[in-house]
Amino acid sequence: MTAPFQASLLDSCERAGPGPLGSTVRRTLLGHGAWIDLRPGWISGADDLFERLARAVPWHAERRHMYDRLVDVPRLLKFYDEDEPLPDPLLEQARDALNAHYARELGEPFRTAGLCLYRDGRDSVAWHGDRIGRGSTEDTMVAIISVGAPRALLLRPNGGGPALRHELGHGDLIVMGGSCQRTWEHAVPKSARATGPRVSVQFRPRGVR
Ligand SMILES: O=C(O)CCC(=O)C(=O)O
Ligand SMILES: [Fe+2]
Repeated sequence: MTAPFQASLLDSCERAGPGPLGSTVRRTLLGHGAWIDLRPGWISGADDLFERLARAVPWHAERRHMYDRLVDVPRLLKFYDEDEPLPDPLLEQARDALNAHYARELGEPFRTAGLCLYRDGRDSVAWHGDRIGRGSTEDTMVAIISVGAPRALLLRPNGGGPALRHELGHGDLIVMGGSCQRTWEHAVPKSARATGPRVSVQFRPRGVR
């Protein structure tokens, strides 16, 4: 029996949706005022959620200017602004649960959801901080749910240094907080190994990208 099949069997015994947060969340201080919270396996029914999102979200490819060329963004995208309904009720539940847990510390709600589909190991996101909006000047939070096959999310201090690596998939939650978007960078590197598809859902406050 393969590991993903076992995971979905286990999943189907529990009610689909976000589990508790509270004391199940593990915080790591990164230095420079940045921190991450990790909550492995937060979403029950994550494999089913992956299938629904992969099928139902109107994914699109983007091209961006790089120096003097237009290049393909190596992943598919869909951004849900604050007034757009999310593509699955489970994502609404997850956002509500994140808001209940983080609102006091964050001082405002998570409002938008950016979705990325990494089709295989060739899809990736380069080193960056989410620095549009308050991410460049103020502390904020970006909460990411990962479903589907795990991919490595790397974090390193701005400008380089040893990277921290977390393999995220199958319903894991990571929250980047404090100064993380302006004093650290994150990336999902390409993988040479055979890798199944992964969807990430990034919840952000208004104006942060
Ligand atoms: O896929 C991820 O977990 C990270 C995506 C990301 O960093 C972004 O879209 O800003
Ligand atoms: Fe990002």
